Amino acid sequence: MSQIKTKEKVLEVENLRLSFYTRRGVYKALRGASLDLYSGEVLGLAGESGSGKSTLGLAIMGLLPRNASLEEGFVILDGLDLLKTLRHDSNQKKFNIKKNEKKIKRLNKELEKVRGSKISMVFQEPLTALNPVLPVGYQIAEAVYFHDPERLIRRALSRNRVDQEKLRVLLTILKTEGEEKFIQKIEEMGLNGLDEQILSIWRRRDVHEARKEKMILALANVKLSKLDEIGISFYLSGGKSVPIISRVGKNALIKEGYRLAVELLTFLGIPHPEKVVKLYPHELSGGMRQRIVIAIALANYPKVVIMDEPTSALDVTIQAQILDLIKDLKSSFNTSFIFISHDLSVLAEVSDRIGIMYAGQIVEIGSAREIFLEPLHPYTKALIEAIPTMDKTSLKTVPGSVPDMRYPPQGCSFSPRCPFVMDECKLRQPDMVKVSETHSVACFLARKGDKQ
Ligand SMILES: Nc1ncnc2c1ncn2[C@@H]1O[C@H](COP(=O)(O)OP(=O)(O)OP(=O)(O)O)[C@@H](O)[C@H]1O
Repeated sequence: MSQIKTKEKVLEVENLRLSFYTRRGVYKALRGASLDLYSGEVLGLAGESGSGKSTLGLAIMGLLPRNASLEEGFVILDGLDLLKTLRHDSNQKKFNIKKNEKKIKRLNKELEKVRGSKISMVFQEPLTALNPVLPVGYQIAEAVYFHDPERLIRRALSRNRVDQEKLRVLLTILKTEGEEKFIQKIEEMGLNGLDEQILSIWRRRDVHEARKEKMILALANVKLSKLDEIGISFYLSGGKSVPIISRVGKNALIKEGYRLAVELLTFLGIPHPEKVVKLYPHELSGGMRQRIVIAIALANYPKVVIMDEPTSALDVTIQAQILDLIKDLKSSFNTSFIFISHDLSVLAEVSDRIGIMYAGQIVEIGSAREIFLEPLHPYTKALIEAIPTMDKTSLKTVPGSVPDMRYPPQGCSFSPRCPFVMDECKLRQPDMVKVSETHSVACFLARKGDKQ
């Protein structure tokens, strides 16, 4: 929570309007969805099935099918206008699937280097996200090789250059002066790339300090083979275009990527990571696979990770472990998460803030505390009442059903189901009203500064 206070905005989603064109009609899946995401926070997104949560996540990533048309709005990630290519050209009146397909292809090309490095996504079913014919360690290594081969080179060369004496100096600084001074010293010594390797051991909670020191000192013994050294030096001297040389270079870097994968899996609490990296997806359990997908998503330290129902396919104990892991991750990596779930009780576990989606819009957003203890939108209240608890004798549901998104209701989209509906609600849509510094709601019953 402390990170929210610094309020560095990493992602801005403004008024996204997106429709799917189908033979059966035009589904207006996003109807002006907006949100901000701050560094190091988890923003939960809740809402019934069909409210547009996944579409919003996918639209932020620019992962859209050819029948999806972005009509308005933008997504700014770390200063980059991600969907610029897709924005409607005002001369084009009718949706044209061929032209749209071309735009989406162009967008995919543009975002190739952004996805997986600055922003990544974790889906419900990890098997579909993993390649069945490659060991999982290779898949993590390749994610880093694709986006940041220089990082792998730095790691490998720094270990080649360091000896035990230098490692002892670094260890002393780490122990007596802390991580910041340690990183400064690494830079002074020209050993960049060694910092993450040492810190990944130093931050482990499962081993005793004396053993950690031994492991750190042992880094000096892990040198590159002559062949790998040649491969990397050719790679550095621009031999990438010569196939045989680039192959030797890539092999050396993928080997380094495997070391990084072991570090990541250790951090993610996977036992025997050295063995696991060599396994294929089908050899792992669902919970393990999901951790591998999370490792791939985090491997390049992205600014934002979107998780779409990441625990829904897992049983409750594994689900609890993954939720604990996410809580740990946001403080260890300075990453922000959007966590999508239809299950508010899951969101209560991990979220700093929660946004409630209904019919393609965010209708209420606030701190987790505000959403659960002081909900204002009748829809939010109904969702909270519908959470099953031990003392409830019968299961409550939100009365009525989500609107057909081809014909969303006029005025407030929740008005046909709302117990407090007024004439005004049927005529126009309520604007988002800020009721406190962190809490906003789109309902005519709420007035600006209500809670201040
Ligand atoms: N490729 C598509 N083509 C046509 N309509 C689509 C497509 N994808 C989503 N939709 C429609 O967009 C609306 C929002 O769907 P979306 O999957 O984003 O909702 P959701 O809140 O994530 O639901 P769930 O929890 O079931 O995944 C729905 O009306 C859905 O039918």
